Amino acid sequence: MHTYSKTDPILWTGRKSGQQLYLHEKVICVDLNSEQVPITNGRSWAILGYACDEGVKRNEGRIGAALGPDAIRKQLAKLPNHLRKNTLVLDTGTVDCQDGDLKKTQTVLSRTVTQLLQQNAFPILLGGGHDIAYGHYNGIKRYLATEGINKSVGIINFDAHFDLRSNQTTNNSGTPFYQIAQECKLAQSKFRYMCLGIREDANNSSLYGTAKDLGVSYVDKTNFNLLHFNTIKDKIAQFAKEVDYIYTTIDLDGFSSAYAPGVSAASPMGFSPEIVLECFKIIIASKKMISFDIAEMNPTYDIDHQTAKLAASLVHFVIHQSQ
Ligand SMILES: N=CN[C@@H](CCC(=O)O)C(=O)O
Ligand SMILES: [Mn+2]
Ligand SMILES: [Mn+2]
Repeated sequence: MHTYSKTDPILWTGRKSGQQLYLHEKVICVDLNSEQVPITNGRSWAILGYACDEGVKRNEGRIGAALGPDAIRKQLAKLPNHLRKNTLVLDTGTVDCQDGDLKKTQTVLSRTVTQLLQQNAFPILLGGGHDIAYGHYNGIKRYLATEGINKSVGIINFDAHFDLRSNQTTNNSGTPFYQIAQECKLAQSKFRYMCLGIREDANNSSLYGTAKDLGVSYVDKTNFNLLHFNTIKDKIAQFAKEVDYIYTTIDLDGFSSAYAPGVSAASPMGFSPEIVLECFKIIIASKKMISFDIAEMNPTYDIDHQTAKLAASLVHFVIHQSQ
């Protein structure tokens, strides 16, 4: 019954060039329980899996997201490497939820995120249900607190859903941002949350009410496309101006199921990848992004690895665009 495990390097395979032309030849697997994160004078990207679908199960979704991190790793492995020599891509293992203890899993995830940030690595988390966000955000907050940095963290979520369900009965994949909002209230700090791609046919009126009460900024799916990019761009730039750091999270179920069938709650009317890449350019240019994750990858429902390939391409884009 393990909660953290290192990655078997066998997952990182692909065409062999012998000169790091592919990411599988660039990636270094690190066991955080027994090894130090390697040091570089360049950037360090730290991939961390969240193999957990307990939150999805509790939220009455289709389970299978526990297999998400390895499915993304396998596709990422095959992609070309255009990174600088002194840029490190580390695979720092996976946190799992085999015993169904979601709270413990989120705590271990959060501590691991803190550890990575303390070692100057930029976390890239691969899920797993969207309950990944609660552990991820708290890991960032703990890092800032332990470093004595009194700065604000804004959340940008690409998603069809607000994920602002009340956690009164249980914590699940639909409650992470409500939980964060409650904790912000307790700490008397402003809850800074922006959602891009919200679908009216995927959120009930009570969720819209909660979003309004909590001052959530959002772009409806019908306006989340390149035709409206100037407005979206200004909105993101304004949000970025008002926070010190940005935690970015992508829920794959925000994409149209034409691009991302491999999720728990598929979105036939979801958004397309191009708009997400354009938004990422703005977020990266702000130089405020502190951490990033991709949630809800569910290989059980994937078709021809399309969703895993999309997730891998998003990671590839972020690490290359940030050079
Ligand atoms: N993380 C996903 N959350 C969605 C799932 C919606 C659904 O199952 O249809 C939510 O709770 O709203
Ligand atoms: Mn969603
Ligand atoms: Mn979500």
